[in-house]
Amino acid sequence: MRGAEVSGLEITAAEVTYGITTAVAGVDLHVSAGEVVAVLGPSGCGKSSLLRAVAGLEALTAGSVQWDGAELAGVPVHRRGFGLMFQDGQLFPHRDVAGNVEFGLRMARASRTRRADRVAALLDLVGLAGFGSRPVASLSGGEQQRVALARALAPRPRLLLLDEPLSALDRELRESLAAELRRILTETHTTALYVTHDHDEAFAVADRVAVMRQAQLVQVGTPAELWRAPDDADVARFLGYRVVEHEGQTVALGPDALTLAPQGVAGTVRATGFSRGRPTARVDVPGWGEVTAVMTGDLPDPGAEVSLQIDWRYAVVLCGVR
Ligand SMILES: Nc1ncnc2c1ncn2[C@@H]1O[C@H](COP(=O)(O)OP(=O)(O)OP(=O)(O)O)[C@@H](O)[C@H]1O
Repeated sequence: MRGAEVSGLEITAAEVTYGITTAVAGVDLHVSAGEVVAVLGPSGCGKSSLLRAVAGLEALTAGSVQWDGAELAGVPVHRRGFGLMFQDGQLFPHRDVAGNVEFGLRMARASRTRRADRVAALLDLVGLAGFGSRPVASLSGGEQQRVALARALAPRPRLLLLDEPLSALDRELRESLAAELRRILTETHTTALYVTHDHDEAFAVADRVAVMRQAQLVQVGTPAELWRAPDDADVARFLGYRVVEHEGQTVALGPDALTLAPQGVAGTVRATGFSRGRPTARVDVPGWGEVTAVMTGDLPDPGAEVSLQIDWRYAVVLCGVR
């Protein structure tokens, strides 16, 4: 589908430059109505610049951004009908929680009761029922981001743009809030573009993930597709694989791919410990460096010579290796 029939967001050959820096180059991406797409990439790869260009905060130097087939060049930020949410929720400190959420409502002419009902429904949606009269300064970081989300959703934006919305929170909170964000976006049928450098977060939130590297999108797919077949070693590493050479092939090892076995790749145990609740051993394998193996039986002693086996359910042979 191309041109006027395309619904949702269509980014075509987008380019953003700052002086001699090319932050975004030749990016094509479609986000269908109701879909959540994450742009995942390391710091400095250009993902914020892409998001800001979609928002209208940054001008494209080439290419186009369209919504439902209509070109957005020249349409100012506040006329695009898009919502924005950033790492720091940028709440108004002098307003209480309800006042912050109400600010997002585009129903100035609605009765006070109707507005209050909508604010209450939004607070309920983000798990903050009853928090309306709390000063925002009294909230935890996670609660503040929930308020920011409620405020961003209040005007029912046709597209929600989220730039690292959970990055300021600790890992545990990030994981639970990421899952909740997905629930909220799905429940409200919100179309969203979500920028993050954290692959777990991208996989938890998005229907599809667009991996970005050095200003370009290098692979786009569902979390399962990306995990099953990363295009190259760089993408694999970025998704959390360990990439090694094994029997003439380049192999991406997932976190659960190595186990101790009577036969296999030889290595020396350096240390043992626990990772995500499972016993593990750090094993030094010549040519690979230190890798982590998941243990089932007794923990070996440091210095022990062991063999490792690859569980191919959790490992991938890479083809287009760079
Ligand atoms: N206003 C600006 N002026 C000049 N260069 C900029 C500007 N904003 C971003 N850049 C540069 O553009 C490139 C992409 O930056 P961008 O912030 O889009 O990346 P990012 O992937 O979002 O990184 P981060 O996660 O660290 O914010 C970087 O090299 C950055 O230094």
